[in-house]
Amino acid sequence: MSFADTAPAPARDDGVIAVHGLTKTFGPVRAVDDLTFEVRPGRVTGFLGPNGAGKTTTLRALLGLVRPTAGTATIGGRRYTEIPRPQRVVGAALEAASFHPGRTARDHLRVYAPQVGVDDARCDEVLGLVGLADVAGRRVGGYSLGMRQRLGLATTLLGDPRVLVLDEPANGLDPEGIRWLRDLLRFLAGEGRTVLVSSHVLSEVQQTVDDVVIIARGRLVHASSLAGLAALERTGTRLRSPDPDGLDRVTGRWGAAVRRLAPGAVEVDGVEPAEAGRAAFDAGLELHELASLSVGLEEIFLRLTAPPADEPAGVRS
Ligand SMILES: Nc1ncnc2c1ncn2[C@@H]1O[C@H](COP(=O)(O)OP(=O)(O)OP(=O)(O)O)[C@@H](O)[C@H]1O
Repeated sequence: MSFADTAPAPARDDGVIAVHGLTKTFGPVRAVDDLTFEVRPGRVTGFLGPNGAGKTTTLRALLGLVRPTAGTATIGGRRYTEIPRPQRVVGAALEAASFHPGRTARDHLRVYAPQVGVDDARCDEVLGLVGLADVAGRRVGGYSLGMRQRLGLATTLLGDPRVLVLDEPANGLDPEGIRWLRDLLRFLAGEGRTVLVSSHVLSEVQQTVDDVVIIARGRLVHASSLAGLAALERTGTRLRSPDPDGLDRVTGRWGAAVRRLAPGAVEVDGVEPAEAGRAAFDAGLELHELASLSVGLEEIFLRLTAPPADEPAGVRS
């Protein structure tokens, strides 16, 4: 037997989140079903799925808050509960944090600081990082939702963690707040941190994420770079004409991109309806149908996560 066979698995400190065969049932409900994926450092990863897909349950399992029925969820090769001083490794915000309304933002952080093992100077540092330095002395009770989200993030950043796990952080933010969040998350990933952000709306995180992990009904339906998901996008047009020969002449220019459905009916890949309509118009061709077959990113997301045709939306066991 070689040394490699007998050596214990090295404790990795690479900030990789690894979910392997994760399953969690609540009575008859399979909230997470044999889920496997990895999240890499230095990138922002969107953890996406419709309401009830199992995102929060997965994140709770990752943070040691629920016990998996089967499988593992680890950070740097270790379960959360096995990580010494986990707040120095993982910053997590699972639901909208509640703050004592009478406390200032600075005091809120100073209450947490000893638990995390950082000093007051670090509190001011993270308040600056999230843009709250000027209002750090104001009572949180008077904060807007966006300011509370920033304070929530400041709390997760307190221990300078190399892994960030944020559940729906864009919830309740206005467009300016979303832009701010995007810049901050990209900055943090740029420093080499692992950033996992859940959302049930692709468009909310589309401009933020490098990678996507998409789940539905507790199962993985897609994992790739954002570019990999975008590669599934397509444009196309269906044309129908009472003049099949004329239609063939007009669409012949698009060669192999043309699929003939029937005499006088074709679909053309990679050509927008405007271009196809213009070509028909220029040729004096009568059209009875000019329909878009284009599928955008949001539509792809909806198709990937749609319930099977025989299952009404929202019903699952
Ligand atoms: N503690 C629990 N007891 C019973 N069922 C639960 C529990 N937690 C989650 N579930 C169920 O598990 C499924 C997945 O829920 P989960 O909250 O993980 O989904 P989600 O993707 O985070 O949804 P949302 O975007 O709405 O937060 C749902 O059907 C939910 O009702």
